[in-house]
Amino acid sequence: MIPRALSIAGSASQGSAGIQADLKTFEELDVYGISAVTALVANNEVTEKGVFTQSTEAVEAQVRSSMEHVGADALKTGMLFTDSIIKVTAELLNQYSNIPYVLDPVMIGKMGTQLLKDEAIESMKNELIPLATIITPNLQETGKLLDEKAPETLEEMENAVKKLYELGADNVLIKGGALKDYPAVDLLFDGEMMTEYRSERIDTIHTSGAGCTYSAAITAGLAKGMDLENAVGEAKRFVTAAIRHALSFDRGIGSTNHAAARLFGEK
Ligand SMILES: Nc1ncnc2c1ncn2[C@@H]1O[C@H](COP(=O)(O)OP(=O)(O)OP(=O)(O)O)[C@@H](O)[C@H]1O
Ligand SMILES: Cc1ncc(COP(=O)(O)O)c(N)n1
Repeated sequence: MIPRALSIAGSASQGSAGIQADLKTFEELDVYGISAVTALVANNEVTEKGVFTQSTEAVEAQVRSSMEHVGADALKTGMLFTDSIIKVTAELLNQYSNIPYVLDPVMIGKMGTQLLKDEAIESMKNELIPLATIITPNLQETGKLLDEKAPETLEEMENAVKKLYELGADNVLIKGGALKDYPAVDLLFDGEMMTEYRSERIDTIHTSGAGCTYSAAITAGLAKGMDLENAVGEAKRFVTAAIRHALSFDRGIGSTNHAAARLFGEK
């Protein structure tokens, strides 16, 4: 049977991030994707409005129907937006506790759109994070989850990853994409061991969707039965290729190129 993965996330109509990034990434990595859409985001850098939330009933129905009909070998959550969607997602994921679960704590998009309401952070911490096999915050999300300033150095990232581990996920991966004057370095902590994933920093602004693509590639690796360290290593190569060959559409921030690893032989 083909490996399968479920993404519960928002729709990013410009195609770079969210459900679109997840499904493209699953497909590139030979994983059959199923999805539950939590909100429709119709923004770009100019129009920042345009978030249309789905009801909790719609989210639940999508998860139940796709899981009953197809099933999944790994699960991922991205943009969840409201406290009530987080709560219904936690209830559902509690029923699939034997399946690896990647939680990308999406809060603010690269184009500045708020993708998680402030009042929903507490339930993300209390109800969802303890269910996760791995959480993948960027620096800003790390600061928000810890209620302190975002890490600005590698040393601060090392301290923060240990503190985040106390929130109850099995593993924490902090992404240092926004770390100034460093290569693109990410830190994985499993409660005992710290593993560093490093790539050269690519000089581009067209990184919309990088975080979603990275966590979707980790999910795909877990769906294929890889151990977590390898899944993160493969995903790091995949997202680096996607950033190296990023797409500009001649208007503001362009997109991560989800097909780059295949198109440019960098798998
Ligand atoms: N300019 C870059 N060159 C190479 N790798 C990068 C670059 N920017 C980000 N990365 C890598 O891409 C992955 C996604 O990280 P990033 O920090 O961009 O997450 P994000 O969730 O997209 O953050 P943001 O809030 O900026 O959207 C990480 O592996 C990170 O190290
Ligand atoms: C629906 C949705 N989900 C997630 C992101 C974050 O992606 P990024 O921070 O890489 O732009 C986004 N922009 N839109």
